[in-house]
Amino acid sequence: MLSYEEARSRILADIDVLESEDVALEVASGRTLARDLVASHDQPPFNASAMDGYAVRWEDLPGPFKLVGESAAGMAFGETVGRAEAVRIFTGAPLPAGADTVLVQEDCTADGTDIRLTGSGPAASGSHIRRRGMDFANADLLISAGTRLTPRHLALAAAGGHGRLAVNRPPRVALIANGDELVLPGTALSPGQITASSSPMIAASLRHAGADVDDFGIVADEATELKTALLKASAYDIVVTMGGASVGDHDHMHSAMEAAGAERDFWRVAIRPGKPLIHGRIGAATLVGLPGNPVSAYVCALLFVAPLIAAFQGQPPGPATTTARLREQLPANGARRDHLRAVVEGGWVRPLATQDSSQLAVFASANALIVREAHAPQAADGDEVEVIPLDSFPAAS
Ligand SMILES: Nc1nc2c(c(=O)[nH]1)N[C@H]1C(S)=C(S)[C@@H](COP(=O)(O)OP(=O)(O)OC[C@H]3O[C@@H](n4cnc5c(N)ncnc54)[C@H](O)[C@@H]3O)O[C@H]1N2
Ligand code: MOO
Repeated sequence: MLSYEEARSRILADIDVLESEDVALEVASGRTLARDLVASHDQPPFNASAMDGYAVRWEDLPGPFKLVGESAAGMAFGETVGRAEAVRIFTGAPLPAGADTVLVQEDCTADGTDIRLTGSGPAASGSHIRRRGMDFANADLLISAGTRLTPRHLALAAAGGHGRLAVNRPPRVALIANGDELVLPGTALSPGQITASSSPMIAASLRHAGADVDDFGIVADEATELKTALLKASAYDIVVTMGGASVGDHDHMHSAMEAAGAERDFWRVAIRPGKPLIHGRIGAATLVGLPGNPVSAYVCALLFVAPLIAAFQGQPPGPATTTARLREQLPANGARRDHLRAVVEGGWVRPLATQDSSQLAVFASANALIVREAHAPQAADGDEVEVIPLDSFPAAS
């Protein structure tokens, strides 16, 4: 059976970053910048007041001053401030010519046009002024290509003069749930039926990871239906199936994949949960067959599909890991890399008592996976272990 590392490197081999597209800032959060972004002007674009108060010449301090006009944000004072003159100024307003210092209004007393400094006054020439270009200068590199954009990057790009950004196209994922026993969430169950609970979880997870997901819904365990769905899905960048990955008599996934012309690269990885994982190609698409058990499907999506989506975007693959200290001892591990549902709190991690890969209540109460490498020796209470925080899906943000 393939090791975790070998499976990952085979899934991530030869993945090219997708072509770029231009999008409006409003929809660019979470996307990956395709090209370096440079500023198209200085920021701030002019010397501006950082406070509400009075613009004066430092050399005229301590005053008194004569009020000669006003500079408000968006409406500058058009003349030059002369000897012992003051201009009423507001936060963000352009500093008038001649002035070099702002007095904070709480430090001043105004009587008509007579302005007097009654408080402690500015510490130095230039006080309370945001210099032109203080944030960044024209032509400065604002954001490097390959950055996964956060809402803060959007503000920076906007301030730098950009309304649209070149980002890498997200991979399109076709998601197929397979099984005769499955019904859509919200449907009353007939005998023998089970809700396709993995669908909303995997679709949301892959969207968080940056993909554009089309949920094909449930496809019955029937050769022609499955083949037709797979052929339609092969026009996507990634095809993700759920269920039928194992060896049951009613698992038609493997034969349907073959009938649809898929080439299987590997089947089964030495991990727990998620052993029956399938990887291959169908048409130009990367094909990943997730196991049916929901926790197994999630763990495989986290370890293999989210990294694949990251690679299509030019992002580091993840998942991000950290360490925590064990609250209890763990036995030596067998030949499969294990991922134990666990709760991390204050730097300590406690594996949950139940590790069955079908149990969603216990899974939802976990916030981390403890990673146990294949053949890891027994771990003692207090030992440091590798942990994948679950809510870090996607890894690279
Ligand atoms: N003889 C063996 N039996 C099994 C093996 C094995 O190696 N030999 N592997 C076990 C492991 S490990 C897993 S994981 C499961 C995975 O099997 P399949 O991928 O074939 O999944 P199914 O049989 O279709 O379903 C398993 C289980 O999960 C439920 N399911 C399926 N799809 C969904 C969905 N979209 N949402 C929620 N639940 C789903 C399904 O009803 C079954 O209960 O096989 C073991 N067996
Ligand atoms: O690997 Mo299965 O995915 O153990 O439940």
